Parts: sequence; structure tokens; C-alpha cells
Amino acid sequence: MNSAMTSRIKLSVAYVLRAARTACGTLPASVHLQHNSYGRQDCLKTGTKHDCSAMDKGRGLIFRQLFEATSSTYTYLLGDLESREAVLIDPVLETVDRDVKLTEELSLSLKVAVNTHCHADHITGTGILKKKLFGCKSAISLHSGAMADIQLSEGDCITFGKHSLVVRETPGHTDGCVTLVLNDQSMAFTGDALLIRGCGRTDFQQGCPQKLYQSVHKKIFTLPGHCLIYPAHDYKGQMVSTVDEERKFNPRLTKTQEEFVEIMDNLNLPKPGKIDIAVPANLVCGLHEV
Ligand SMILES: N[C@@H](CCC(=O)N[C@@H](CSS)C(=O)NCC(=O)O)C(=O)O
Repeated sequence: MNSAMTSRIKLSVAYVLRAARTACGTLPASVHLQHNSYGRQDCLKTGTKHDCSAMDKGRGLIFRQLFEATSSTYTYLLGDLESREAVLIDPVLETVDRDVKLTEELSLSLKVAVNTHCHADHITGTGILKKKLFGCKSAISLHSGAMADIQLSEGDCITFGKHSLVVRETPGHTDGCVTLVLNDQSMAFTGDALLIRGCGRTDFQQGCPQKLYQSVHKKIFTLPGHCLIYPAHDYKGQMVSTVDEERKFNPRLTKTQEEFVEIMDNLNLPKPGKIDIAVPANLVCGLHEV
């Protein structure tokens, strides 16, 4: 592994050394690894300063839910009030300029742009964000097969200031799907694994209903009931749910696994219109030249 493919990693009592793969042509992240109650955490220490959050001043978290209407995709901006370090989840190519503007308006320093998986319905904004925002690194699951500066796996965490997002692998919609859980377990960004009163389809890209059922029950429904669920998409205008609500009311995931498989095998949804361009593009951060 050469220097452009290696991350510098620090080790101490709570910090363990580990190589992080890099790709897409920028400098590697400084990766700090640590443990907490949720098993191993490989923390990506992401650093600046200014103003406050409309959402959650009390705990020093800046949070914005953003929407891209063509693909009905939610992009999430999370920032640390004090350090101004920030993370962007699931940016879309067409709305990168909006995201850059907001990041700058809020005086945030975007450290990581992370995809919850290799999307099939839209082209990710991570590649272009890396070009527009110096120091921003891309991240995606190791199991996605996609290039990124940081390849994530179970228990890794992406740290921004005093907050972090902990990776829970939730395959089933794709092999590389992850759910990103805020370190206090108050919010979970479920990508396409769990949608509000729904879930990601399992009929293409390594889709597997049995895996998805197990992922949701073992990795998402085991979170605290009050934990807020923020999905990658919603097609009906819903914005947020909770673990408790989805455990009780999700029409697919409240069923037995057998019934769930039957439902998923008979959805008969049309393929996403952009699948043939989105998947190959997303395997290279959305930019063929990166
Ligand atoms: N019509 C859209 C694609 C809609 C779609 O298939 N959504 C996916 C997530 S994006 S791959 C999905 O899993 N939907 C689950 C469901 O139950 O709707 C397009 O053409 O892009």
C-alpha cells in the first residue's frame, strides 16, 4: 500500500492502529480508532469555528435535512457547533452547489462526504464535492466495491468535533449498505435499508430480502425506541420516523421473515430510470476521471 493509498493512524490506550484504504486521488484521512460500548469504533477524526444550529444547540450539533426532488433523496448535513467540523451523508450530484453554499454559509469545514451505499437511482455528489471543498474525503462501505478515500466497515466511526457516526453494516438492499448511528444513538441514517414505513427493494445489485430482514431487525430495531430514523429516500413527503414507530407500524418489517420475503419478491417495481448510468458512476465517486 503506497502513501496515497494509506491513512495515518494513531494508537493509544483507547486508540488502535489500522490501515485505511484510500482512492479517488486525494490525501488520506487521519484515522483515529477507539472503542465504546457499541464494540469497536474506528474513528475518523475530522477540524474550525463559528455560529449555531437551528436544531440542537443544547448538545452542540448542527443538523440539516436536505432534499433532492428528482430522485426523492435526502442529504444530511451534520456539524459540530464548536469545532465546525462537518459530515455530509448521501449528497446528490445535482445539488452539490446547494450543499457547498450551505456548508460555507454555516462556516462548516466538510471533512467527510459519505454514501450509505452505491446508489442506483442517482449519481453521488461525493467526487465533485472533493474537488470543490479542499480537504473533504469520500467514504463508503468496503463491501460496496466502490472507490472512496475511506472504506468503512462495522464499528468504524466518522468523527466530527465531539460527535461521531458509528457504522452498522445493514446489507440486503445492496451488500455495501450501512446505517450511520450518531454516537448518542439519538439518530440513525438508514440509507435504503429502512425507509419510513418501507424499506429498500431487493431485486437488483446483490439485493437479498433475507439479509435485509436480518439487518433491520438486528442492527436497526435494536437501537433505542426514541432513536430518530432518517432514510435516504421518501416518496410520500415523510421526513423522519423513530425506531419505535417502525418496529410497530412498518408494513413490511413487522411481518415474519417468510412473509417479508414474499412481499419483497412480489413488489414488481420498475427499475430506477438512471440505474445504467448511476451504478457505474457511483463505483468511481460519481466522477469517471477521479
Ligand atoms: N422511481 C425511482 C426509483 C424508485 C426506487 O426504486 N427506489 C428504491 C430506492 S433507490 S434504488 C427503493 O428501494 N424503493 C423501495 C420502494 O418500496 O419503493 C427512479 O426511477 O429513480
